[in-house]
Amino acid sequence: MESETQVVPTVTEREQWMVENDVFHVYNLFANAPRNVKPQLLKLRREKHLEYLNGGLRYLGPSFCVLDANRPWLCYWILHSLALLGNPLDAELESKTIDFLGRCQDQEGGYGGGPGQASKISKLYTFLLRMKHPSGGFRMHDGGEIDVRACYTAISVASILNILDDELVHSVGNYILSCQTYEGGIAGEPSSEAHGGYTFCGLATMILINEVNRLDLTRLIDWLVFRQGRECGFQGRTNKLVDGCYSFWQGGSFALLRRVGSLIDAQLVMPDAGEHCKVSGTPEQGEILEGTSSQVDKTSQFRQGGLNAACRVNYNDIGHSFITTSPLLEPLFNSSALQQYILLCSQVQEGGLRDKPGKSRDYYHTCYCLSGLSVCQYYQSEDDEAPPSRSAVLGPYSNQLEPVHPLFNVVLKQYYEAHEFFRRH
Ligand SMILES: CC(C)=CCC/C(C)=C/CC/C(C)=C/COP(=O)(O)OP(=O)(O)O
Ligand SMILES: [Zn+2]
Repeated sequence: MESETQVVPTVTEREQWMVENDVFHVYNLFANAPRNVKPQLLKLRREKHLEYLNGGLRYLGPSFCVLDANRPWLCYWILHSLALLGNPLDAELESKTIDFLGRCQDQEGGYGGGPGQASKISKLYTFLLRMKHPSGGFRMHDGGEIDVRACYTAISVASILNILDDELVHSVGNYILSCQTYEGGIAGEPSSEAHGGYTFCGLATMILINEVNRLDLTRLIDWLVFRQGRECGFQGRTNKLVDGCYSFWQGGSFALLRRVGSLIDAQLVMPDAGEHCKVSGTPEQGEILEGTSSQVDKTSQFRQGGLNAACRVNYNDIGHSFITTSPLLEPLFNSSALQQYILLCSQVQEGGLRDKPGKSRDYYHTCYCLSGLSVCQYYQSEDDEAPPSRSAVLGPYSNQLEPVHPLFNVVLKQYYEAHEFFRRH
């Protein structure tokens, strides 16, 4: 049998597959886009968005003690949008928010309180374990639905808090794999339809548990590249309308795929490589994967982990080594066309962003449209912390947003702070 080092394909083989599968169809679709657009329409209405977002926080303010399932989400959507716009939070609001989220924690453990509260983190761990289902999936809450979104929220939260271990990871990969459909995208649960929201969640989860090579990545790409429509935005699923929020759910998946290029190459020449690696062993916590420590070659770190699941892995290092690995894959969607959709169709001139013209602005769409805009601006950068090139930012360069960590959709600077904090606690 051939060794892994003998199966690295040439760029020509990948290019040939991409041409055969019309992966670059989107470039033909928008050959001349953006065109004939008044420059002022491409300006990000930063001040208006800040006004809208701060207004939302003021509205949340008097009700900080009210418990409502959507309020923590509202906190995230608004605070993350402000962070993307580079707007520092004042200290009073920050402590109010921490206090509010602390009150939202269930006695039996649920989502966390303020940082550094170790006992709460151990309760959170117990809660996550309690949400695990024998299928490998997670429930959203006690008695709640089991789906790929719940797997992602559980695994990503555990990863950022440095508490991801074998027990939490056990069988999650099997569950996600059972949700990849014949189209190539990932559904919310087995036998459902592939959807952008769940595809992002499933792909990110598989990366965080070091099992992304088990997905059929070429089929996933094949599905994903056809989701960008003539309107320049993304649709969530086949034959549906485009919507600004998929700028992140689909665009974010492209940002993730950029860093698993060598796994895609490996699947092209050895399609069953993923499953072969999977049966050869399960990674164990606490044992560092060869290639995830800082001494090794940056470009090979993540590739080795994903390719060879038999290697020992420290799950909590994966998010960090992923982002410090150089991207390998050529651009697979038209990021300039997507920026055009976000700025012209999703942006509300009075502030806030929306699904599409005719719909109202809301904080969910503001968060995911801005997150998608950031993904577009940094999509072709080699180094995620460096400012994007002038040509990568559609409209005036002042449209530039902060970069995000695509696995967590958290502004990169804040991700590094959190990673460092929880690594030490
Ligand atoms: C972490 C987290 C919260 C993830 C959520 C992921 C997400 C957005 C899932 C999509 C859910 C879904 C089936 C929407 C379809 O709505 P629709 O039929 O109104 O929209 P469509 O026509 O665009 O499919
Ligand atoms: Zn939407």
